[in-house]
Amino acid sequence: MPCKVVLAAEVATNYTSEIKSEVSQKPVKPKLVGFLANDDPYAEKYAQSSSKHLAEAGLAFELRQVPRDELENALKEANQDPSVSGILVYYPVFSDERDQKLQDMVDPAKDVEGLNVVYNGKLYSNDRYMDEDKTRKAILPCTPLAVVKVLEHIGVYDQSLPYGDHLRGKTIAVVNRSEVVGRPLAALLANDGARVYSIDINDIQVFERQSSAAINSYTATKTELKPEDVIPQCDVVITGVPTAAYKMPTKLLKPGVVAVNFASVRNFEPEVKDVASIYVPSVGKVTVSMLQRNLLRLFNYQN
Ligand SMILES: NC(=O)C1=CN([C@@H]2O[C@H](COP(=O)(O)OP(=O)(O)OC[C@H]3O[C@@H](n4cnc5c(N)ncnc54)[C@H](O)[C@@H]3O)[C@@H](O)[C@H]2O)C=CC1
Ligand SMILES: Nc1nc(=O)c2c([nH]1)NC[C@@H]1CN(c3ccc(C(=O)N[C@@H](CCC(=O)O)C(=O)O)cc3)C=[N+]21
Repeated sequence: MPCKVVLAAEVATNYTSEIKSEVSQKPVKPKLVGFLANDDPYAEKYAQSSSKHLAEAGLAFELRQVPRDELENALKEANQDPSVSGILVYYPVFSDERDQKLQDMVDPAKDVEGLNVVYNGKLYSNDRYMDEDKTRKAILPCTPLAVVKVLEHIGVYDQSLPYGDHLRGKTIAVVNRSEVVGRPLAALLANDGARVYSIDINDIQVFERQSSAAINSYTATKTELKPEDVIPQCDVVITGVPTAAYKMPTKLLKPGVVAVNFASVRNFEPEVKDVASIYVPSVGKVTVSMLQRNLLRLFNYQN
């Protein structure tokens, strides 16, 4: 069976018109401020891409380049500035526990990436709402959410199964366990019923929901298995390794696998198309759509 290549732009168009029409009804333009404090060329690319797409949707964007030691003060100021509707910090900044501190400094009311402890806690415990009456949704991080939207679009989510169980029976690998993408993504997929191998450079953990558990959230367990043991079992393989030299060995992939890459470099070999049923080479454009959606949602809650 030939491999279908699904481009992120195709998935993103599902959201573009909806976002545009909502923005056109706003009396003031919601504004996103992005803080760039690293020299990651892909973060800059993302900033440019967001700037362009936000403008197209009628949203305002301002990029602030600040030295990383001044980021805390810059965030405090933006938290208090009523003209700022949303805040995003490009990660990694320090690549250590200081990044978590930065995530928590962003006012939850303005946190378009949903990375502060309030939203993070909700994600990991599978609680989608901010209030008892379920009128306000918790913000989900843009890239993990983008990957979920891609998987929904290509039919990996089985909508005939009960809500919260759409990935039942699926085995999924997520190669990357960063706090901003890989770990929250693995948690979201496990909370939707999948068995997830969270593969990092140092170890592999299995994220899985205990169906008997009173609280409907996953548990993570370390395994001694290696990528060569687990990848051949996976129906879906999602990669996000930020090094160009890294390649997922095609020979490990199960025939008919769904292969999704969110890294800014290609983690799959060109031969992936000989084995996969569906290949998604990048998700960036969907990430930008989710960013716009989250910004609008926060703007609505603020007003
Ligand atoms: N398309 C999009 O929307 C987005 C793309 N990205 C891209 O995704 C990539 C990852 O971003 P972050 O998670 O923020 O980076 P990060 O540097 O914080 O994390 C990278 C993760 O990959 C793991 N890793 C490194 N080498 C590995 C290997 N050989 N095998 C298994 N795991 C390995 C690391 O241990 C770490 O968990 C980058 O290329 C970034 O530009 C990030 C966010 C959004
Ligand atoms: N807090 C945080 N959140 C992020 O989401 C984040 C980050 N930090 N740090 C940097 C990486 C990188 N990243 C990209 C997102 C979209 C495109 C994108 O839209 N790319 C277009 C191509 C761009 C072009 O045309 O050159 C595409 O995939 O089609 C690229 C890169 C988000 N990141």
